[in-house]
Amino acid sequence: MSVIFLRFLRDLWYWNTVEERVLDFVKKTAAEGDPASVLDALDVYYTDHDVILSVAPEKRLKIEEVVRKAAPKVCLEMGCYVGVSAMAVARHIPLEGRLITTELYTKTAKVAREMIRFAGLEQVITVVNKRADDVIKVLRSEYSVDKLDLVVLDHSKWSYLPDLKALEKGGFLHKGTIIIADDCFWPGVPGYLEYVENDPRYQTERFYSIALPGIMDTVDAMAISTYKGDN
Ligand SMILES: C[S@@+](CC[C@H](N)C(=O)[O-])C[C@H]1O[C@@H](n2cnc3c(N)ncnc32)[C@H](O)[C@@H]1O
Repeated sequence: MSVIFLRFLRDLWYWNTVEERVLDFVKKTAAEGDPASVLDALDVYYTDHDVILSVAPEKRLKIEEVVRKAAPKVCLEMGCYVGVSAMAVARHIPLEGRLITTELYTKTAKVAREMIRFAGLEQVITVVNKRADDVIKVLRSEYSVDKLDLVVLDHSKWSYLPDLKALEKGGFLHKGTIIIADDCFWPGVPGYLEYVENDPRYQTERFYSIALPGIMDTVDAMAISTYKGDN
């Protein structure tokens, strides 16, 4: 039986989705308006309760470290889910900064918006309920984005490379744009990794951690790349 079918049965049993259960847990255990408390509660859920698709706690802390150092103002994420990486980014970007995050599924986007509102980050994060590539097409016209300082890739694995190339083609990258890509080893994005590690326009480092802590020991890596420009 596939994992998706098992998840469907479990959601039917509980009469809600795992994402809705995560939101309930956060509302019961975290302090409203406090992103750190919300993220801590999500770490507890991740570690002690149920498998969720969010970035694992160790990776979340690495994302926060990168964002604190780089202080990006204009940020785009592909793959919002319940908003863990989005909130990890948003709590460290400068006051005038903003993050647009894309989520394919309407029900999940609704949970993410409520999670982000509860954390008090709704002024910083815009959740767009669309496919990432459709959002890239209208980044300039609908979201007034000219250049991106930070990009987070955490959506469908086969979309990483085409979506990065669409950002290049659209002229959205500048010297110093940081691109963080999750799940590079597991489930894995070999084509993407090969591209950012071999194209001289990118300087890439890997951050290794366990893919699903407490469930399996498989090693995963986030790729953290800096765009160096065309010359
Ligand atoms: C691994 S989860 C993201 C986890 C999230 N970054 C977090 O830390 O909470 C991937 C999410 O990407 C969404 N997704 C998949 N393909 C997408 C696409 N092409 N555009 C936008 N969202 C997509 C899925 O619905 C799912 O919610």
